[in-house]
Amino acid sequence: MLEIDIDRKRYADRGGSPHVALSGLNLQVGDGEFACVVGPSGCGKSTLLNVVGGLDGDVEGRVRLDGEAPGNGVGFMFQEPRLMPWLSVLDNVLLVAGRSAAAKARAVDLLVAMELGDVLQAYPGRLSGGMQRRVALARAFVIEPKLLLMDEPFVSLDVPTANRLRAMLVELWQRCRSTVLFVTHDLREALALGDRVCFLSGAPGRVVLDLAVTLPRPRAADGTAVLELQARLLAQHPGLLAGLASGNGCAPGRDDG
Ligand SMILES: Nc1ncnc2c1ncn2[C@@H]1O[C@H](COP(=O)(O)OP(=O)(O)OP(=O)(O)O)[C@@H](O)[C@H]1O
Repeated sequence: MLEIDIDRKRYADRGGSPHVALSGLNLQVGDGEFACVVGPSGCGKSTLLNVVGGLDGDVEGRVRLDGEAPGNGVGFMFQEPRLMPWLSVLDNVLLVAGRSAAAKARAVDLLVAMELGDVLQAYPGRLSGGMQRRVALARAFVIEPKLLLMDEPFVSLDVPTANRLRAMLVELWQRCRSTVLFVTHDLREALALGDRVCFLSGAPGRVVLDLAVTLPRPRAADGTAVLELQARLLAQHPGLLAGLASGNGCAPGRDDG
């Protein structure tokens, strides 16, 4: 179980008063659950992931993964693939997986499953944006992380490529059963991926709506079921997205969708 209790996260003075990025943000994510976090620009989504992953320890509050501070079993995937340009595809994954024969076998299996078997020795600069994200996905899953933190990993890809990557992500998650915290601006993406979607208020971010998504899988972000759920949500919570932007308009609660 991932337990997030952030009383307050402040950034130091940037020429005016200190900026409070998160305040009173409480969230629990069950083992193996896929939780998406959506919210307006600047509400603190990336800050939340940095705090949860221990990249930023300057926070009032605490984060616990099975009762302890999250440590080695945490994987990250960011907006940019962040591959090492001087290492081959395989070596980029081995950098995280280790050099044992078992690690190498696992890395190759994963890359083949991601349809990258033909480019194991290629350098990232030769790959398309979508292929680079697939390498980053393989790198994220090769350690079978207990917790995977994902910060808009499929942003600025064309629709078919993003759909394909989402399908691969769900397949890997179903295989590994990692707990996933996935940040996105895109409500349809969140509804397509998540067991839950947590909506954050405008800054300072806190959870204002916690929605269980019970649509059957597989789901497509541009499929009818997701589009209908999105329309229903916006009708049930008029001003949900506008309200999020201004920090009002939704009462805390848990809905079924
Ligand atoms: N290192 C930092 N120092 C000072 N302020 C920061 C720092 N990092 C983020 N902020 C500020 O904290 C707020 C939240 O930033 P954050 O990147 O977490 O938001 P976000 O919801 O992820 O935004 P976006 O959706 O636009 O990526 C913003 O106002 C940002 O300018």
